[in-house]
Amino acid sequence: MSKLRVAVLGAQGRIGSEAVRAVEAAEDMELVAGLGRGDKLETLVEAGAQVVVELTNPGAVMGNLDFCVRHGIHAVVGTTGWTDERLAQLRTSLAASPGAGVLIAPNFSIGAVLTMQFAQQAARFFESVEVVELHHPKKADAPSGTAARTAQLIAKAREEAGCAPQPDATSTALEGARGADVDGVPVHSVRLRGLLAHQEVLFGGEGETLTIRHDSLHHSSFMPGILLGVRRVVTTPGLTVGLENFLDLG
Ligand SMILES: NC(=O)C1=CN([C@@H]2O[C@H](COP(=O)(O)OP(=O)(O)OC[C@H]3O[C@@H](n4cnc5c(N)ncnc54)[C@H](OP(=O)(O)O)[C@@H]3O)[C@@H](O)[C@H]2O)C=CC1
Ligand SMILES: O=C(O)C1=N[C@H](C(=O)O)C[C@H](O)C1
Repeated sequence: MSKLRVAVLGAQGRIGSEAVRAVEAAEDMELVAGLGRGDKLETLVEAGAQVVVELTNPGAVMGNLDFCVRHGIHAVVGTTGWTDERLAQLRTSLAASPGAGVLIAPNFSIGAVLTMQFAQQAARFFESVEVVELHHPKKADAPSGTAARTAQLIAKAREEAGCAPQPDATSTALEGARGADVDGVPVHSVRLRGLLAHQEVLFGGEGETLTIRHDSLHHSSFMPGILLGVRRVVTTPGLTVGLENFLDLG
């Protein structure tokens, strides 16, 4: 069987360099290009890349994906910074290139994906919920893509269940003290030397609390998800948001 021809964008970055090693070690894949800032995207076409793993930054990702989709190259995207407007723009370019598939995964680690699933399940049973994400201090964006997605999923589940707004008597606060408001869910961001990527979802009800915590201790936690995404995106045209769609969770 022929190997999947894979390229990595952001190949010298923290997660990109780990992804390069993971693709090189995968028996069913061949790394055909590893590009960094300033490298020409045409290299992807010249190298015959079938799938691009996009791990750059929010300022670069849209241009990179536009190029890939226009050239019929599938993409597995870990880069953060997604908004409804950006997703709509991507759907428009995919509509003009119907064979291409794009997976956007706010988090590639199985534990983080399950955290989001469990949080969605728990959401309707508790009056209060807040998200705390904790990351290394070199992270550019806040809140993390994972925390934003978690809060959105919780908010949707609460809305579908007809939950009342959360109780909160705060009448005066320093700016930022109550976190960022993501669809009505407070999200707090910590940046601390020594950490990698961590998240707690705190639920509160009458006389009880539930905390769901996930810790990524090494970038290797993201690699099985990236490789799964590469294998599945080639047969999944259009836009898929969330690795859970490829995990057969039932
Ligand atoms: N979904 C997930 O599971 C995960 C997602 N991420 C996300 O991945 C992204 C990258 O994170 P991280 O590796 O920590 O960041 P880094 O800054 O370490 O890596 C990003 C790399 O991309 C390069 N780059 C910048 N612009 C371009 C471009 N136009 N084309 C090609 N390469 C470019 C950067 O080069 P230079 O240094 O010169 O700017 C850098 O080497 C972030 O958005 C992060 O949130 C991270 C971990 C897991
Ligand atoms: O920048 C990171 O490191 C990470 N980014 C992603 C995010 O913003 O959610 C995924 C993970 O948290 C690591």
